[in-house]
Amino acid sequence: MGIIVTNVKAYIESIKDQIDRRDPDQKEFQEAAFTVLDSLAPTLEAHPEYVESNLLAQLVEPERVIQFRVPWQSDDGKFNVNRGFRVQFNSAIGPYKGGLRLHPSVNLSVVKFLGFEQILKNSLTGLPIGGAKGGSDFDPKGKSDSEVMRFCQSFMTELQRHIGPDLDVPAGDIGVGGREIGYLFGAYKRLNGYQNGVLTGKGLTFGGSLARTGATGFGLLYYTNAMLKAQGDTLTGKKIKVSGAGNVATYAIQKATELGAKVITVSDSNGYIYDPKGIDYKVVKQIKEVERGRIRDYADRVESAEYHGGSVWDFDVDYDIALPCATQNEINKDQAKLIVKDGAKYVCEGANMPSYPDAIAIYRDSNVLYGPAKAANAGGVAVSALEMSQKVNGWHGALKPLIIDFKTSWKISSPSQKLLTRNTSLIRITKQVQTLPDLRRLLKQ
Ligand SMILES: NC(=O)C1=CN([C@@H]2O[C@H](COP(=O)(O)OP(=O)(O)OC[C@H]3O[C@@H](n4cnc5c(N)ncnc54)[C@H](OP(=O)(O)O)[C@@H]3O)[C@@H](O)[C@H]2O)C=CC1
Ligand SMILES: O=C(O)CCC(=O)C(=O)O
Repeated sequence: MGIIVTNVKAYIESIKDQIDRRDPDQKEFQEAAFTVLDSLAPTLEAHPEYVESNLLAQLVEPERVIQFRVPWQSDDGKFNVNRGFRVQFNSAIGPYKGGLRLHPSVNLSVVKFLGFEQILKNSLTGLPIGGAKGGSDFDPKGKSDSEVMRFCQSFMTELQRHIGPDLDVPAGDIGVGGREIGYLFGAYKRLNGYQNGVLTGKGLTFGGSLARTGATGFGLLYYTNAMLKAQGDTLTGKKIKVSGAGNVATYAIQKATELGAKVITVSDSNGYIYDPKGIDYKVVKQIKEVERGRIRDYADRVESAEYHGGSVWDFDVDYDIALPCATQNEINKDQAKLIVKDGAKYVCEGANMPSYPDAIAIYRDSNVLYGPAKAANAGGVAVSALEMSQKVNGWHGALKPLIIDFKTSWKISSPSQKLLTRNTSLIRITKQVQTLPDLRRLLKQ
């Protein structure tokens, strides 16, 4: 046994060395990969055949990395060039699936870390979807609709040759919501004809799922609720800190409020709002989704709210639950210590990899219950898989009752039970509904 353990540890270290040798500058990818590798010793001890076949070397190497030029013209006539990426990480269990991110910080390391996390998250849903991620260092902030449209059209002109309903199905992520998916879908359609299943997160009038917009934030709260229930605890009256003010944060705040908790913060990359009376998600929606404004505008509209610059994780106030919903590495070791000091007992991750490894160690050492992103934010991609199953033109309207049924099936007690029921519900829909008469039959049941 001792010899096997030594071999396993040496094997893991050799994979880490290989990553470091090949891509020494990919800090985010290293962080994501090393965290997973460091957790795998018990699995490898139980399965020496994985070491024999050098499985980990395959796990950490993307099947395909696509990088391309994205030229586009701004409203002032200037020519700009951004860099586009799609990392098709792993298709062992299904077509590549994962979002597209538009943010100035996007580079190969960021897209690889996100793609790597996506493989594990997607397989955890139990659904047949592989892992991928993509995006560009284009910054949609402050751009006109026409500029965003021209960028998306140029981006898709290249990406379209690498994706397809059974090959790779992108969706949204930071900076990519309904508007961008619409432009991308239009550009794809123009080049390839109408293929409903090539993107998810589409508008409801052209094949989108009723549940997708809120799915990641809602799923995060169903997960958190289940975690509390497993402890004999409840969300009622709990004070929650949320970071971010985008898609995930907004719907997390909505569902937390509906489930009886009080969310006291919301933030963006400039600062945060503290509202001791509870954040009003309808005001956040108006500012972020309708006006595309900044979160500081909230304080001008709600009397009980204060706006402060800086990170919400440096703000010292007592609360019960931390829900980071902004971006990677937003919580460092000192901020994790503050979470503990402020009395929070639960951290559930809406964002991908929001906690540094040494922050996670603080949660663990302080008995803070921790819901990692790969499980806690999987609701979005799970509903994307449902949207993928709506490939046949015209079905999306008729599928609404099933989607509502699918949503209610989430509201059950333990995480494993929830995952099981969610998957059973999805599998029931996708297996039974192969043709329109099948759908009619199912709806009559
Ligand atoms: N959309 C989805 O379905 C899913 C998203 N996720 C993850 O959730 C997170 C949020 O995504 P989503 O809500 O879709 O993105 P959005 O673009 O809708 O919102 C992102 C929010 O995070 C803030 N933010 C971004 N970068 C930073 C930063 N460096 N520091 C502080 N705040 C920042 C943004 O503020 P600002 O406007 O100032 O940039 C904005 O409020 C990401 O980690 C994403 O990968 C995970 C699963 C699914
Ligand atoms: O819905 C999808 O396909 C992608 C969601 C996503 O990017 C994520 O889970 O991080």
